[in-house]
Amino acid sequence: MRIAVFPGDGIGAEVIAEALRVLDALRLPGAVYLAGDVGAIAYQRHGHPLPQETVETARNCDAVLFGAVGDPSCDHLERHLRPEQAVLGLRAQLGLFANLRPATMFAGLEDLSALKPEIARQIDLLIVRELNGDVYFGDKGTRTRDDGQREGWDMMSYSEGEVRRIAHTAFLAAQGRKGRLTSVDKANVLETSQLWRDAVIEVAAEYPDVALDHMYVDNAAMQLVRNPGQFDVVVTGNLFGDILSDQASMCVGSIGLLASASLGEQKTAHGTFGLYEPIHGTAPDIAGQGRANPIATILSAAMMLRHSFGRENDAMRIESAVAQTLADGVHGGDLGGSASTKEIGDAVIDRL
Ligand SMILES: NC(=O)C1=CN([C@@H]2O[C@H](COP(=O)(O)OP(=O)(O)OC[C@H]3O[C@@H](n4cnc5c(N)ncnc54)[C@H](O)[C@@H]3O)[C@@H](O)[C@H]2O)C=CC1
Ligand SMILES: CC(C)CC(=O)C(=O)O
Ligand SMILES: [Mg+2]
Repeated sequence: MRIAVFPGDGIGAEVIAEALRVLDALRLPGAVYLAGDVGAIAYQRHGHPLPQETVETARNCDAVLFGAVGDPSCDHLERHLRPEQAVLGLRAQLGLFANLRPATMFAGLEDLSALKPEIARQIDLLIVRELNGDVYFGDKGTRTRDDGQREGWDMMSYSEGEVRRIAHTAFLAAQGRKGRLTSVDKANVLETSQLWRDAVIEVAAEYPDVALDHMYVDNAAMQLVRNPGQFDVVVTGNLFGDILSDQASMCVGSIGLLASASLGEQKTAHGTFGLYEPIHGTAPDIAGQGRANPIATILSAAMMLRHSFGRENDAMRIESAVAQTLADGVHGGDLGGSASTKEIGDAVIDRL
């Protein structure tokens, strides 16, 4: 079991430390951890946010456990040197096109959701976000127009192949869950979305047991708050998925709870190569204070054991320990409690 560990910036190192302690407590046979620099810290040390050495370390492993990247001190840098490029670059260079972001209501947190408890209780959904395309990867630039005004552009584009590929991931996920798939787009306005919708409908013919529906993204954002229980699997593009998953996190209580797996086609001995990270960023406002909630990262480690190493039992042990920790009222500041990052890690380990 070779695991690359890239903590990154801000609270990245704090939450990764707790995930590593949880993995240690499982005494996984033959686990080897290889460290690597990404983000602002890599820029400071190597002059680039994603050194080639880091990419090679990832390639020599079965999985990457990733914290977060980004630092306000780098906001002045040219875009290609910004820390955030490290995570985009890794996802692209490692061919990780499918980003799975589950959002499930934990018992005992209903009153802490941004929604009414009886509505929050129904949340059990999976966002399948395409991760290698869309405006994040399209042609982009700025220029000064003839009238003297500066303008900027980011091209949104998707090929049919890219949509079909993520659609298959989402239909398969729906088959393994409640058999419902909602494809989210903006097909009333965007050409990319019309193509997206057509390609998803084409792929649907191969999955007659999955009930497919389509929703415009503005409505989806509203429905996520009004009636989240209607969603099982949601498939969408890079930008919409990024935004909707942050929104979903507050529906279950906090962004500090949502884990993710980024997968491609490369296989490992017992699963699929993947990168695992919390959906949140580096939280500069609380970094260095021991106040970050490590649960999203701990749950990402559980997803890693499941998807890259085929260790379902260990994944479930972590998930149960997290659920028990939350049910017992061990809450960090993001959930209105006072437990520190380390205390939450300790509580999960105690319950393993
Ligand atoms: N995958 C990645 O590496 C990502 C990096 N970023 C970067 O992170 C930096 C900060 O971005 P923001 O927009 O502020 O988003 P953010 O997710 O870092 O923080 C948003 C808010 O949520 C809180 N928060 C986030 N994670 C938390 C946790 N585990 N426990 C408790 N509270 C938590 C923060 O304190 C903040 O108030 C930027 O440089 C951004 O580009 C943002 C999102 C993802
Ligand atoms: C750097 C960002 C694109 C990362 C992000 O917000 C995300 O993947 O959720
Ligand atoms: Mg995001």
